[in-house]
Amino acid sequence: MFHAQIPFDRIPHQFKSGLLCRSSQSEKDGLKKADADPSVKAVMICGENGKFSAGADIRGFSSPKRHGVALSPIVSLIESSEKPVVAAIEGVALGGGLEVALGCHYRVAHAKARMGLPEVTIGLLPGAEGTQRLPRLIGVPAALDMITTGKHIPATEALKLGLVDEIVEENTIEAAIRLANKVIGQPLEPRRLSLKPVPKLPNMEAFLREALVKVKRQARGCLAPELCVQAVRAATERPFAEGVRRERELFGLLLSSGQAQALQYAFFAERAVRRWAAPGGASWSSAAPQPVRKAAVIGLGTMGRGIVTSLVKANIPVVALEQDLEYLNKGRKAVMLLLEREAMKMEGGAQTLDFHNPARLQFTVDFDLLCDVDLVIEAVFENMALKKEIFHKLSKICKPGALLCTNTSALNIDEIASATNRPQQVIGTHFFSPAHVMRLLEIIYGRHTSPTAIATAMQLAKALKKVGVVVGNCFGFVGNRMMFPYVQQAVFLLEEGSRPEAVDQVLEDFGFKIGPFRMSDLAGLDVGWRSRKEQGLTGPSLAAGTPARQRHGQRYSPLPDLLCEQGRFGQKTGKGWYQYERAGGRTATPDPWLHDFLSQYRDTHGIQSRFIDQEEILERCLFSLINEGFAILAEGIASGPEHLDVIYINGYGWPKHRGGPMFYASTVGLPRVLAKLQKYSEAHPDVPGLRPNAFLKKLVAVRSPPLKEWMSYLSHQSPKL
Ligand SMILES: CC(C)(COP(=O)(O)OP(=O)(O)OC[C@H]1O[C@@H](n2cnc3c(N)ncnc32)[C@H](O)[C@@H]1OP(=O)(O)O)[C@@H](O)C(=O)NCCC(=O)NCCSC(=O)CC(=O)CCCCCCCCCCCCC(=O)O
Ligand SMILES: NC(=O)C1=CN([C@@H]2O[C@H](COP(=O)(O)OP(=O)(O)OC[C@H]3O[C@@H](n4cnc5c(N)ncnc54)[C@H](O)[C@@H]3O)[C@@H](O)[C@H]2O)C=CC1
Repeated sequence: MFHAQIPFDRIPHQFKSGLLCRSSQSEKDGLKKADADPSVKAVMICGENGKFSAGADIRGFSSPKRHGVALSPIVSLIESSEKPVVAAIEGVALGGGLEVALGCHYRVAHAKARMGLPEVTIGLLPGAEGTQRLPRLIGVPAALDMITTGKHIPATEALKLGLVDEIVEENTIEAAIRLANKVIGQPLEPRRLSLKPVPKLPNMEAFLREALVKVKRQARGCLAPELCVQAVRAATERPFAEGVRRERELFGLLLSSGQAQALQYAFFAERAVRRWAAPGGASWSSAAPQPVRKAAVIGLGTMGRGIVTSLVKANIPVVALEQDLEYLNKGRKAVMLLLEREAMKMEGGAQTLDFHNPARLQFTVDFDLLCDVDLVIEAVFENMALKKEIFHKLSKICKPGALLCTNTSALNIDEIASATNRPQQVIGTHFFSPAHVMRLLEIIYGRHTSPTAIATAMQLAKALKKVGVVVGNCFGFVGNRMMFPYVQQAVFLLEEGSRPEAVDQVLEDFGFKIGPFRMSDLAGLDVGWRSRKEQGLTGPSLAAGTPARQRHGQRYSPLPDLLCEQGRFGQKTGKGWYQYERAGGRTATPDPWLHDFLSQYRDTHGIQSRFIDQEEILERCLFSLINEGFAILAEGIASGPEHLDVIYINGYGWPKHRGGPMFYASTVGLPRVLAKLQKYSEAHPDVPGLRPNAFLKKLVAVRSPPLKEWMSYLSHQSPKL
């Protein structure tokens, strides 16, 4: 028995997951040699370093030197071999890697291996005949699910689906060789997927139609999932070769759509932000995290309960603390409900999470129980005095090394830290609602925060399966600070003649999961109202005689305050910018009361209502947000535009296929963004958010360099970095 072993690890050598080689001549030669050599009876294909293949090098897709990827001919060559070819799948078989395995006659996988066709997540579709072979092997519903979601499935599931023939706990390569030995001489025709028919469904047409509707609804303007369905449809309607031609056509469309570049940028941006840097040269490469063996959460309101759930899911024992027994019981019930729901989604259920065990999750009102935790996350009301009181208490009770984190959405980290005896261990860990679902964790360092504290918070993000992004300290940090001008423009547009549903529609059509008014109703209008009252912008502390629509010489809209005064807090009260079926209802309906209210408001303030088109709505909301992004970069609050983009994609529902706000600005063209801001700023000189930022102007003056070069145009090293 002879084997030809063809490893697929070529370039780039520094990447150990085994990316497919662009020039595939060596694989072709190897296969041809094996076929021609009578002493070779079977072929086994494996990867190197315990990984089969993570697919193509994604950077190659946007490279100007991109040439036709010659993977399909290799897959065909494998399949047409006269000798049995067995894939030995260890680690991952993704994208082109799995397509190679689909060309093989047999597949053996290690029990810990994962498989998938993740091309859709980078704006593409499996372009090496994967959309044609997979449905033939595992049927249309399962194939469509894998191809349109890009999910990685474990070997056990792959076995159930029939994607692999065998799974092994031990040596996969030896098992593949054993299988190859067994099948020598058996007919190969039935193992050639291109020759198999696609398994029929009684209701194929209806199934595909519904699948298309579903992916379109979820994709919010992202093309790839829809084109994946079209490619699979081709497999059901056409002979293999024609299906392949259709797949190629659709792949070409996606490649040139612009969305693929945006999604690939987002893939690398998410990885780039792991390499954080902070003042004084501290960085990911030098700072080591502290272990977090036990944590505490203070405040079990909207955020605290999600944070506890996240920690329990990550297997970190938690002490959950509230201000009194009434709040504690309410919080406990809410946490238990969330955990039960999470457990139902997991294999092994409640036993895996073990949240009924007090050693894993303890509820208390006693601060003394926090004496042995490694990390505390404070999530009490957004009130500086309260937060300082709590941090003062924590610095007395917690053990010396414990990290003290605050979930504040905007308050000054340094001021909170000043209430402690260990400002170097105080850090912002800003979760997003719902905290057990949203992937973003904005990590805010203060003036004294130590590199160890930052590294520990980043490590925590990883343990919670979140994307940690390290940023500097300023009001609203990065995400909320960019959100303020965006929401402000949305409200100004109402004053000038628009309606909440019109503004939301434009931004939802752009791809946001939810427009600014629906979002505000969901979060609760009272949250911002409380903060504005604390800032003295409204309420009893507002100086008498302050003009209704002006604060500190700038335009101000009292509209949200007026709604709050009417008890319209959004979903929770059943009325806000929209009306709902009941208090706590979810279905937003345009509200005639609000339309009348807006008309009266305009009359009261002598505002001439005008029609505002979609372009103006989109540009004023997005460009003011982007403008603030340039200010943040110039001030050194974030190390690069990728940070802002990762924050917006993972925390604010920005459509990923548009790459994040700063990437989007680069695709619109910085000169256009600047020109539009100039135009709107001239029309609204009392709105600073529309005044083009100096950094944006500078980039345009130097002919809009590519995004990755922007930071090198900052003339001074920012004090924050
Ligand atoms: C692999 C992972 C699961 C590993 O995860 P983890 O261990 O958590 O590590 P990471 O931090 O994620 O990654 C480490 C490091 O590696 C980099 N990296 C990972 N994957 C890739 C990759 N695929 N390419 C490049 N670099 C990669 C990552 O960035 C990290 O480095 P750092 O950034 O420096 O920190 C996980 O990484 C993962 O899931 N990766 C993605 C896997 C994936 O998406 N694979 C699919 C790729 S696409 C593909 O395979 C498609 C094909 O091969 C088909 C090609 C056929 C095309 C045929 C075309 C014919 C049609 C012609 C029409 C043409 C028309 C025309 O020309 O116009
Ligand atoms: N709600 C949201 O969407 C987001 C809120 N945040 C921030 O998270 C923090 C918490 O916000 P929410 O959860 O929305 O507030 P919330 O009002 O829902 O909950 C706050 C909880 O803190 C408890 N609490 C108050 N004083 C306490 C004390 N002395 N000891 C123990 N517990 C005490 C309250 O009883 C209450 O249950 C705030 O700083 C907020 O700005 C951050 C991101 C998003």
